[in-house]
Amino acid sequence: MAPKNILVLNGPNLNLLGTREPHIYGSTTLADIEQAAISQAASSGASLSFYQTNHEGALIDRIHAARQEGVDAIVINPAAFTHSSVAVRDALLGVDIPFVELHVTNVYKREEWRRKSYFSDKAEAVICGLGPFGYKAAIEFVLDHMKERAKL
Ligand SMILES: O=C(O)[C@]1(O)C[C@H](CCCOc2ccccc2)[C@@H](O)[C@H](O)C1
Repeated sequence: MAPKNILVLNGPNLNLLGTREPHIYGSTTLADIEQAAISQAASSGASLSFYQTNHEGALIDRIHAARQEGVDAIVINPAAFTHSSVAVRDALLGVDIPFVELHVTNVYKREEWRRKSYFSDKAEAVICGLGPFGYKAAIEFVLDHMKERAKL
């Protein structure tokens, strides 16, 4: 059965998407991305929640809550926590919900230190460099991939 409940999480400073540094992060806002994602999921009969925070503990608490809510899959752009947060990694592993790691930029085309992720080795998939389309691709992957897994 395709997942019915998808949670999209965004880490620190992603609330600035589309408003600052457009030459790096593009001109699409997080609100634009959210609206498109909700419509995309709904067209497949899935529900989608969207959450952004600049606070590590709040992100961890939101991940914990996903377990109680019956979230089937998580799409997460951990932002700078990608490169630093064992705590957010542990929260994802602790709730045991499959997740896709997503970055709008190609982190391998940037500073060396951005190549280290605390999440990639546990992610179902890692998407980077597709800009806002990465969110569409991640949700499509989740919908298709989980449907296939349900058949196993
Ligand atoms: O490419 C991505 O999505 C990143 O997760 C974005 C993070 C930065 C999020 C901050 O986003 C901003 C957007 C507009 C203006 C300023 C920051 C960065 O630390 C990661 O290495 C890659």
